[in-house]
Amino acid sequence: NTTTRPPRQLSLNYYAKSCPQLEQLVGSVTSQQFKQSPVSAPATIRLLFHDCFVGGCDASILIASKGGRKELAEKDAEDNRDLKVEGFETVRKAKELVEKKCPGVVSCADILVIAARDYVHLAGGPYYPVKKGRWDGKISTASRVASNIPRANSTVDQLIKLFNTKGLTTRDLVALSGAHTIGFAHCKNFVARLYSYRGKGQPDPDMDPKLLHALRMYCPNFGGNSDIVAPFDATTPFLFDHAYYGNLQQKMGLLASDQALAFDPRTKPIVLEFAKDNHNFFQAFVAAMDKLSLIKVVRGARHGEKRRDCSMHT
Ligand code: HEM
Ligand SMILES: [Ca+2]
Ligand SMILES: [Ca+2]
Repeated sequence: NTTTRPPRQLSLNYYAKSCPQLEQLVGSVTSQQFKQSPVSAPATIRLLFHDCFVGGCDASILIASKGGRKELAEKDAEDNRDLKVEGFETVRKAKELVEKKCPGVVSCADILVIAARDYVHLAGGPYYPVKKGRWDGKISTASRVASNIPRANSTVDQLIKLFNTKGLTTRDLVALSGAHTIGFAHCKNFVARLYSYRGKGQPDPDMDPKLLHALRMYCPNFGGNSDIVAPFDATTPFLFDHAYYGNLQQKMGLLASDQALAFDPRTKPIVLEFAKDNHNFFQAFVAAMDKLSLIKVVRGARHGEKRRDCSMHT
């Protein structure tokens, strides 16, 4: 539980002496990747979320499973299977470049935080400074994942509780869920809403009929292609804006966990506020991302490592 402990100190100028060009180096990779494959943006933002929620922001998500080992690494846990390769590739390429200029000093965890920030901005969202000085974690096990990552059918109550255990408020929860203003989800994550919500043989009444109709064409009830995805934000799927919240008010949320935010009395007023005011959303998102990227950070060689290859412990 991180709520009882203040975040250990990081700083904006941590690499001022050891790697002053760090953010330009990462920036050259993210802008290039964003041009080549814009899906790198949602992929990397989600990757940061899944890293920070499991054991803190320590790049534990990047470790590859080892052949011959019984226990799989985090990235191979069921809840991480759909993390897109573009996120991992972004960090790998950025790290490769950074190692050429400043060998052995920059953590993979810091690179992931910087890259996610770059992509928020490249996709049209706010730009914000990020604190640095994280070390990479020494533990990555699949068994730690399930209890720390929210589900598409989590209730608002469960979401609030989980986010609270990470030191994040209800406002942070609603703001961070706004990351679903870009990116895509596989049918399996919402198909129950289309055909038999809560096993009752009827679609979810909290879904707009037009959206329901469109999504049913993508996602058949049985035997569909499991690779099919639908955009979270049907209006501006590639733009980082507050349209997500307006959609929720019109029953156009994709996951049950998204849509529920528009109905629960604790989250509804915040959804309303962000739907009305893009500026407030951006401000709250930046504040929440700052908190997210400080969850349980590791510092020092006793508890952490600096990996050269982000997918392997040193
Ligand atoms: C609040 C609870 C949350 C739930 C239940 C949730 C669940 C999901 C699910 C099921 C997917 C679809 C994965 C797939 O089918 O490929 C997804 C995608 C995504 N999530 Fe979340 N998420 C939550 C919060 C967050 C947060 C806090 C962030 C980041 C700050 C985030 C960022 C993303 C992004 C950007 C995608 C799109 C990924 C892509 O297109 O590659 N999510 N999420
Ligand atoms: Ca982690
Ligand atoms: Ca959008």
